[in-house]
Amino acid sequence: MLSFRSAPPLDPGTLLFSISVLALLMAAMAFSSMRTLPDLRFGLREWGKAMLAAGGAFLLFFFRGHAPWFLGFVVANLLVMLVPVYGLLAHARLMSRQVSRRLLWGIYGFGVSGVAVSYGLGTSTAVAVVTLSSAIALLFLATAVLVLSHARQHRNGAVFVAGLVMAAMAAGFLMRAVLSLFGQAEAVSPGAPSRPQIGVLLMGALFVVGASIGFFSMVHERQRQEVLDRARRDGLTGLFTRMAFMDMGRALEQARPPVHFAVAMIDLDHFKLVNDTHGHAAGDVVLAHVARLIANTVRSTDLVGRYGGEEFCVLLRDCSLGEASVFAARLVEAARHQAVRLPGGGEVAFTVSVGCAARRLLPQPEALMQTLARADKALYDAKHQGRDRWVAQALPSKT
Ligand SMILES: Nc1nc2c(ncn2[C@@H]2O[C@H](COP(=O)(O)OP(=O)(O)OP(=O)(O)O)[C@@H](O)[C@H]2O)c(=O)[nH]1
Repeated sequence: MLSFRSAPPLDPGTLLFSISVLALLMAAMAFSSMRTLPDLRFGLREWGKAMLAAGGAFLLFFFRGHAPWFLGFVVANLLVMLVPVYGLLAHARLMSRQVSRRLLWGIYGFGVSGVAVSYGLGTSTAVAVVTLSSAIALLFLATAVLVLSHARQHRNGAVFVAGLVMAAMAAGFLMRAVLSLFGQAEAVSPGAPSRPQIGVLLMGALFVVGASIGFFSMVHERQRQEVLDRARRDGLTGLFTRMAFMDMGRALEQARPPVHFAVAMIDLDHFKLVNDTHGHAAGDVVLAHVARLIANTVRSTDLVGRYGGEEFCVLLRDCSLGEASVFAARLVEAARHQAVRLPGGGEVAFTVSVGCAARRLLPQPEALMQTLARADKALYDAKHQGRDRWVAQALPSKT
């Protein structure tokens, strides 16, 4: 039979040393992962710093009593307080949230103020434990809220566990601050094998491993999304590639019950002339500008793609031919009144031609390719009628 009462006691020194090694390994993992996709770090650097600080702090706790008190107390606690600061920064960066650095470092300052007072005045460490623990609890709580909301949004089990670990850490440190107010909290030390002390150290180990696994899992998920998204986007304009546009369009085409949409084909007029007069690089600037103009003219639910060199396609959801015509007219008008500023100085005026068509649902829902072909025919008509205009299929030409 297993008996926890007669089991050998856990040794705080070994735990401190092990947590330190684990944290340093997690830091190494974070820093080395940064090198895989350098422009998609998503807070890995900050998480690496948090783990480095945790590793350093636990190592100094391990040497308490065998190294100067300044190292084991002041430096160790300055490092401990960095852990939740960089932890929160890492999660905020990963989730693209803004955190006030001034507020964060203000909380850091409050946390370590008790350490300075205890060390400077040579008083008991209780005041240090109160300020440190309450500041750490606050930061862990903020991180837990961020992580749990992310876990709920993305239904990720590992992240949910990481959020719970953060929340448990916040609760643990809050309890520690309260206990310390009543003079009941012990300082972390390799020579204090009490149950609360062992509990605190096990929680530390859980934090280092559990929160790191959750964090890495979130980073990998975001990197995967970002890489997938980049593969679907055109490098120059940031719009969907033709293939991605068609894939998403086909998904809509197959929706049941059938959905209504309109498509617009947009082509720059006499674009060859822009390239010939101002150079290919200037032509690229104009293309990127037109892409932005189109993206700003549609609704967020519409799809915009780069169909070919200087040709764009738009899928307007739940849109009639009349509404598509309003969109086309607005775009032609906006282009006519805009000039693109070139990086080397000078401006280029441009116009666009647009052809649009609405999906036919009767006698049976039309395939996307057919609607696009009709919009392309309308674009051809717009070009032949003199450009700088729009044509809606089945409606007379408009200028
Ligand atoms: N700068 C730049 N030019 C491109 C790109 N892709 C295609 N083009 C240019 O777009 C021009 C298209 O020329 P054409 O098909 O003759 O069409 P156009 O001059 O716009 O004339 P219309 O469409 O008939 O009004 C060519 O000069 C291509 O080199 C690109 O990515 N960057």
